[in-house]
Amino acid sequence: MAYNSDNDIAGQYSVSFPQGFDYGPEEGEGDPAGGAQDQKPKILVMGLRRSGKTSIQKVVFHKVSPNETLFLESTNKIVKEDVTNCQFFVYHVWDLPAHLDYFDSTFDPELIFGGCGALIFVIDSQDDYMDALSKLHFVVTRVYKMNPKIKFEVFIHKVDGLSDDHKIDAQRDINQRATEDLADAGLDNVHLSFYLTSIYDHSIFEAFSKVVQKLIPQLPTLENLLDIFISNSGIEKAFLFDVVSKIYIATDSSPVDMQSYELCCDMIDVVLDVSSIYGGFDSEPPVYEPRHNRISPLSFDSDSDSDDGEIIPERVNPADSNQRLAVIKLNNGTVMYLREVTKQNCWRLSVY
Ligand SMILES: Nc1nc2c(ncn2[C@@H]2O[C@H](COP(=O)(O)OP(=O)(O)OP(=O)(O)O)[C@@H](O)[C@H]2O)c(=O)[nH]1
Repeated sequence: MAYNSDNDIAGQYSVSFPQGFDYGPEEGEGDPAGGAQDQKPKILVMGLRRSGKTSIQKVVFHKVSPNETLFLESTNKIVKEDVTNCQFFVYHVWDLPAHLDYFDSTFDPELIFGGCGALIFVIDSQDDYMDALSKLHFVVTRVYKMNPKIKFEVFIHKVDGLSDDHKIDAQRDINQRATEDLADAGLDNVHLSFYLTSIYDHSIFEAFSKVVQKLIPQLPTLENLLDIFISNSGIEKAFLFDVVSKIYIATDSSPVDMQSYELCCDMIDVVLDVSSIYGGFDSEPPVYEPRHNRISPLSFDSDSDSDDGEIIPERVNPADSNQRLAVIKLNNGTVMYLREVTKQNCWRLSVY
């Protein structure tokens, strides 16, 4: 699907951030506490220069292809994203450039870190990560004092350049050093979560999904509902997706295997692409082909060459144009069923 950033659902704008300056148009107007009063969860993305912070957001929220990030310019200002794709969960993502000292007196760290739900720290695994570990320690020790409830998420990033053994070694080493440094500072109780990520595969979407899920208070209820759904329908696995970002908001309680998740992401891409050609998903009002006009057969390339199948976008009930769905049948017998559950791009994807 062509994705025009001008029409982007995730609004984006830059903010310069010294204390007393404008902290952003929609937050803090007439309110000295500013964003601290905003109820929407906030995710901060930090890390050293060139670690990949901006690329992650471009790929996840703006459908930029990984290769297009190769020549991204350095970010000089705090960049805020409002992620409003899915009405189940609306949140902010802030890209914090590495060269600014947010604990300096020109900033108000309480405003930046105080009401924040999660802090993602990006470490370039292809580089010497000792400086990154020192910075991580510096940030965690200070932010934890201000906001002990914040979740610390460490993305060991750019792992596409590492062999499988090297990935495991890097993760173990970074985990051990970071945890020991915190223990030495008397912060054994601070929990860091680690993810191996790359913008060149689905790992970045999977990791972002896990971070987002931790901030959704209704997660246990959603999981429960999906459990009930699969146990009553014979479906193997169900995800609740924000189809714009391919972040899954929830899934049933059975373990997620990466292959199913990747297949679901591929299906979303195919359905959005087909919809943008034949109309439906992006157009207002939605116009899906009724079943007898099904677009079929279309070749669907999944992991295996033998998995050609057909895609059937249709209305669930022609009287209700809001309930859109698509079905893809793979030749190995797997059926994938994508169905919209809210008007705003939240879809349930089931594999059976
Ligand atoms: N191999 C590989 N390269 C990546 C990955 N993610 C980002 N990059 C590359 O890393 C370089 C820096 O990416 P940026 O997103 O600009 O990094 P940044 O942390 O925002 O950099 P600053 O704005 O300077 O702080 C770019 O050339 C990206 O293409 C990844 O997963 N794998």
